[in-house]
Amino acid sequence: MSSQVISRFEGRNYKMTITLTEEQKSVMIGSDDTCRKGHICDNETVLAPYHCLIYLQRDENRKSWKTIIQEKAMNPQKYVTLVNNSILEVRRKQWLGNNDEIKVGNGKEFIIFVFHDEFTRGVEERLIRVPESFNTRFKNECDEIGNGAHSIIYRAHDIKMNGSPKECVCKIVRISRNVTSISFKKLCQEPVILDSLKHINIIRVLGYCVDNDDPVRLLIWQEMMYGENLEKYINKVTTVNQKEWRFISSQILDALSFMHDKNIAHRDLKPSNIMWANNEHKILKLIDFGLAKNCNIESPDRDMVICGTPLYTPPEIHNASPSAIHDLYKPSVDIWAFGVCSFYFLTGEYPFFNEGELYDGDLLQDNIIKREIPKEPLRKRNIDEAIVELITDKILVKDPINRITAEGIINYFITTLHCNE
Ligand SMILES: Nc1ncnc2c1ncn2[C@@H]1O[C@H](COP(=O)(O)OP(=O)(O)OP(=O)(O)O)[C@@H](O)[C@H]1O
Repeated sequence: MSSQVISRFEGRNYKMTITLTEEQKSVMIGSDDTCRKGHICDNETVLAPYHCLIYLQRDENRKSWKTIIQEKAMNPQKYVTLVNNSILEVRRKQWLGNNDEIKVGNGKEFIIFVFHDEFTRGVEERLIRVPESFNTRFKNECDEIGNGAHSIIYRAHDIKMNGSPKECVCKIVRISRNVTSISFKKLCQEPVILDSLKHINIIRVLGYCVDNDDPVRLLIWQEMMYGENLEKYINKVTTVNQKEWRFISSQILDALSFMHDKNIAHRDLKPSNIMWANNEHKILKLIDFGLAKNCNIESPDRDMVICGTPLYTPPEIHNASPSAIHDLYKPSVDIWAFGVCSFYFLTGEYPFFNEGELYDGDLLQDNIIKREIPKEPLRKRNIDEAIVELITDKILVKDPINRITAEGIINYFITTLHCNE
C-alpha cells in the first residue's frame, strides 16, 4: 500500500533513493567497507554494513514530522556518518533540515545522500495552490516575503495583465492556532472592505477568494509594496523632522479621511501597517485591513475585547466594559492611533511612559486612560507650537466626541500650518 512520502533521500554519487512514509518510518543505512555500494535495511540492526538510523518523529502538536538521524555504529573507527561534513558522534541524534547532505562511509570514501523534506514542501504547496477559478489570472510563488499574526504573504504574479506578468503578493490566511474559525470569518471581510476603498494611499486588492478545500484558506492578491513599513523606516532614521512628518501625515490623513467618510475604521493603524510603495519614499499606503470595520453595518458578532494593538488603542476602548466595546469602535479610534504614531515619528518616544519606565501592560492601560499627554518631548525637539497643540490638545484627546477628525486635521494643515502638500 502506498502512503504519502514524508522524507526522501536521494543518492548523489550512487543511484539510490530512500523514502520514509507513515508506514515505513525508519531505515538503517550504511556503506560497505569499500564504499562502492550503499545499503538500506528496514529493521533496526547494527550489523555491518548498517550503522546509521534515520527515523520520523511527529512534532508535539502532531501536525508535522521531524526527520532524525542517529549514528549507531559499534565500530566508529570503521564506519562514520557526516551531516553537512560534520561527524555525527555515536548515539547522537540530530534533526535534518531540507537539503542537508548525509555521507556514510569509512572516513575516506562515502556514499552521499541529500535529504528532501517532502512533508513541509507538500504542506506549503497545498497552502499556496491557486484555486482553479483563479489559476488563469494568478500564479503564486513559494517565496515568503512577509508574515503577521494571522497570515503569510507570498510573492505572486498577475498573469492576466496586458504584456508581461506583473509581480504582486498573495496574502494567505488559514484556520490555525492563531486564527479560530470565528476570527477567520471576520478576517474574510478584509478584501471586501478593501475592494470598496480605491485610493492611492490604500493597498489595492487585485482579486480574492475563499478556498474551502483542506486547508481552508483566504487568498488575497494585492499590489506589491517594494519599500519598508514605517516601523522599520523609523528604526532606521530614529525620528523625522516636522517637514517630513507633514509629508507622511498628509498621505495617511488622505486615506483616513476617504475611508472615514464611508464610516470605515481601520482599527489597527500603527507604523508597521503603513508601507512605502517603493524605496524612493514618495508614496505611502495603509495595509492590513484584517480588523477594519464598516460602522454602518450592524454585525451579529459583537467585539467584546480589544482588537488591535494596545499601544495604539484609545482610552475609551481601554476603559470600556466588554458589552460597550463594540459600539465604541468608530473612525475616531484611528485618529487617536494617528496621534500616537505622530508623537513617535517626531520624538522616537511614546506619550505614555516616562523616560526609563519599562513597558508594562497594566501601567500602559492606566497611563492611556489617565495620564495627561506630555508636551515636553515635542518641545525639546523644537517642534512648532502649532503642531504640539494639534497633537496633544486636538488629536490625543481622551473623549472621542471632542477628538478632531481626519478632515479637521487636513484643514488645520492648510489654515494654521499653511501647507498644501
Ligand atoms: N502588499 C505587500 N507588499 C509587500 N509586503 C507586504 C504586503 N503586505 C504585507 N506585507 C508584509 O507582510 C507583513 C504582514 O502583513 P499584514 O500586516 O497584512 O499581515 P497580518 O497577518 O494581518 O499581520 P498582523 O500581525 O498585523 O495581524 C507586513 O508587515 C509587510 O512586511
